[in-house]
Amino acid sequence: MATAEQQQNDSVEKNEGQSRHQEVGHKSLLQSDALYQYILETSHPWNIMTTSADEGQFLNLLLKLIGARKTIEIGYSPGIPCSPPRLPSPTTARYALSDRIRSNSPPLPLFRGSSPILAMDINRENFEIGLPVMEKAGVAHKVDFREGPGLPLLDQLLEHEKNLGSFDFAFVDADKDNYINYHKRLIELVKVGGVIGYDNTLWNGSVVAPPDAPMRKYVRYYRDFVLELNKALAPTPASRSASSPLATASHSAPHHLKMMMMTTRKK
Ligand SMILES: C[S@@+](CC[C@H](N)C(=O)[O-])C[C@H]1O[C@@H](n2cnc3c(N)ncnc32)[C@H](O)[C@@H]1O
Repeated sequence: MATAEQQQNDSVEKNEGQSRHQEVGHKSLLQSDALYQYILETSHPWNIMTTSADEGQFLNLLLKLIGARKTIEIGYSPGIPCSPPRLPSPTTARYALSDRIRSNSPPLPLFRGSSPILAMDINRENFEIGLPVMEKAGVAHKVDFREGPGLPLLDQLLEHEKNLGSFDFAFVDADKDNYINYHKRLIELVKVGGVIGYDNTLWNGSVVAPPDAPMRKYVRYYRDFVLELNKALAPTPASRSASSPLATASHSAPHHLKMMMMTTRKK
């Protein structure tokens, strides 16, 4: 006979195919579930991959505050475009670009001199979903897309002295089992005073769940890697870090964002 725990696990697995949107709730500032659902249904199905509107707005502001010019994102996905451009843009190149998308106005002066965001993703198709919207908004030239796994691409950057300590901002939102490996490389690439952001650092709340708690397979698989990263992000003499429960809506912080600022190169 199945134990209560097995039954719970079975039920978690049975629901695996159900809409993850329903499971995590809407992750935006929109007040109406119906409106959110409408946007999802009339947007691309990969919308679930994109960062939420409130997180996007926060990053956008942060990037302005630190005057970021050289930025990098690992796990770029469709970039800007899953939602209609007139709505708050929930996604990636949002930092430098979403103002332009929303208002159809020229980029803010702060970003006129900025380099294109170095956008890495193993999946070109994901990137291409967003391309037409980026083109329409006149910002496609602000995205330097590099297809491939993030680690070797970062290693290539590290081979050139001029890249060390040269990035103002990095955002990591790709394979969680490599978060710690991205971190080791990014602390060499991001400048003192620069910021590194990691998405999903509470990993659906699993970081505080008992190890034997029922959870989806993918949540369980990545949990220990996220825990390892969180330990590495604890403040040190070389860095400061802060977490923000952005995009949590009323749910268990599935998209918690953790930021780390480099304060010195000494480790
Ligand atoms: C959650 S989505 C990124 C969402 C995006 N940051 C946003 O806010 O719109 C994760 C992306 O990481 C990409 N990815 C997964 N493993 C990767 C790897 N090893 N290197 C680079 N990209 C990877 C996937 O193809 C996917 O497009």
